[in-house]
Amino acid sequence: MSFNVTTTEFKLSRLKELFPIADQEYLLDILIDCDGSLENAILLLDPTHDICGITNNEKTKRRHNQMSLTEYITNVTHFKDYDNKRLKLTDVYGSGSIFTATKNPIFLYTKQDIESTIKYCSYHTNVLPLELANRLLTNLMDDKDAKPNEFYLFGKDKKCISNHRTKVYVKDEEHLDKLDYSIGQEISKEKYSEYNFNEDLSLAQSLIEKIVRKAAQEMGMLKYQLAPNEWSPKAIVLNIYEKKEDHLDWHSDRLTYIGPHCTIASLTLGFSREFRIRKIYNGFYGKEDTPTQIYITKPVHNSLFIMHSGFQEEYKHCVNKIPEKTFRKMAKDELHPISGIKRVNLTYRHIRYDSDQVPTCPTCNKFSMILRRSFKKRETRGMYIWQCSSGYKSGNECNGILYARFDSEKLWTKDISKCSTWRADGDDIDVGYLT
Ligand SMILES: O=C(O)CCC(=O)C(=O)O
Ligand SMILES: [Fe+2]
Repeated sequence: MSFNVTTTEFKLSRLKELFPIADQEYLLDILIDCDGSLENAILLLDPTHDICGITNNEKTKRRHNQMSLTEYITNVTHFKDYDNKRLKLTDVYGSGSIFTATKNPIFLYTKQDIESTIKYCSYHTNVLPLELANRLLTNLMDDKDAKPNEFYLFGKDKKCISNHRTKVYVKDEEHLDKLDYSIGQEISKEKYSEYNFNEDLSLAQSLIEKIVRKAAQEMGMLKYQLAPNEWSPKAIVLNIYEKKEDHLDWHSDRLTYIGPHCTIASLTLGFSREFRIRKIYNGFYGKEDTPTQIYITKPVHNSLFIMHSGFQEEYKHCVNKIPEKTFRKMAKDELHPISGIKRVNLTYRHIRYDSDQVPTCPTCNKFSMILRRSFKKRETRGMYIWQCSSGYKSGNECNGILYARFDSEKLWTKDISKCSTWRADGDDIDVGYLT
C-alpha cells in the first residue's frame, strides 16, 4: 500500500515514527494546532529536529542531555495519567514547588506542554500570514535605529549596557513617554521612533490584537485585569538578538504604565532561541531562598507567546545566549532561512496609566516611582507597591516607597490597610501555613 503524503493518516504515521512515546490522539492534536503542517508539527515537538529526516548524532546526543517534559513525566512514577494535562500538570508544577526543582532545565516542546506547565500563558503558532511575517523579519532584523539599552544595576558605578538592540514603536505621540523601565532597563528617548507604525506593523498588530483578546477571554479574568476587549497595544518594543552572545537577563516586565495583571504578547520572528521561564518564588513546600525550576521553551518563527494576567506577577523570563558549544555544532539547516541566527522579537503592551497618575517619590521628591508586586517574603507577598526609580535612573539608591491601590483614581496610599494585594490561586496555602 502506498501512502498519499498529504493525508492526515500519512502525517500521523510519520509523527508516530519520530515520536514513538507520544500517543496518537496527542499527535493528532499537535497536527491540528499546526493547521495540518507536518513540518511545523515536527518542529513544535522537537525544535532541534532536522526536517529532512536525518537526525545527526550530535543532535541526538544533545537531546539526550536535555529532558523534555514528556520524558520527565514518564519518570515521575505516580503521574501516569497523561490525559487532561492542563489541570493535572498545573496542579503538579504550577506552584513551582511540589517537586524540588530538578538540576536540569525542563524543555517544554509543545503548546500543550507549555500551557499545562506554566500558568498564565498561552502559545500560538502561525499567527500571521507567512509572507507578512517574513517581510517583517526582513525589514526589522537590520534596523540600525535599534540600540542597546543603558541602565544601572548595583549603584552609580555600574552603568550597564544591554546585550541586544532595542527600539520602541508607539502609535501616537502621547505614548512617547510611557515606556521608561517597562522592561527594567532605560529606553532613551532617541530610540522612540515617532509613531511609526507602517502598514505591515499595523496589520500585524490588528491580527495579534484579535488573537490576544480571544485568548485572554478564554483564560478567565484576574482581580485587577483590564477587560480583554479593551486590550489595545499602543506600544511595541522591538528586540533584536543578532549575535550568539546577545541575550536578555532574567526579569519580570515593569508594571508602571501597563498596570497590574497586564497582558503582554511576544511575537517571535526568525531564529528560534531559548525563552526561559521560572517561578519568582518558592511556594509552600519550597524553601524561600532555593532556586525554582527553570523551563525552556523555543518559540518558533511567526509564533506568539502571550504572557497573560498574573504572568509578570508570578514568573520571570529571559532570553538565553546561544552557548558557544551549541553554536559550533549547529548545522546549517538549523539556521533560519531568512535571518540565520538572528531572532527578532516584538512585544505588544497596552498602556494603561498616564505619567501624571504615576507618583513622584515622597522621600527624594525627585524621581518617579516604579510599580512592583512584592513576592519575596510570605508575609508581604502579593502587595503592590510603588518604589523610587532613583536606583535605575541615577544609580543612587533611594528607599522611598508608597502602597499601590487600584480601587481609586489616585493609584497610591500611605495607608497599608488600603494596599491592593493579589495572591495566586494555590498560593494562599502559605497563609494557612503561617497561622
Ligand atoms: O525577546 C523576547 O522574547 C522577550 C523580550 C522581553 O522579555 C521584553 O522585551 O521584556
Ligand atoms: Fe520581558
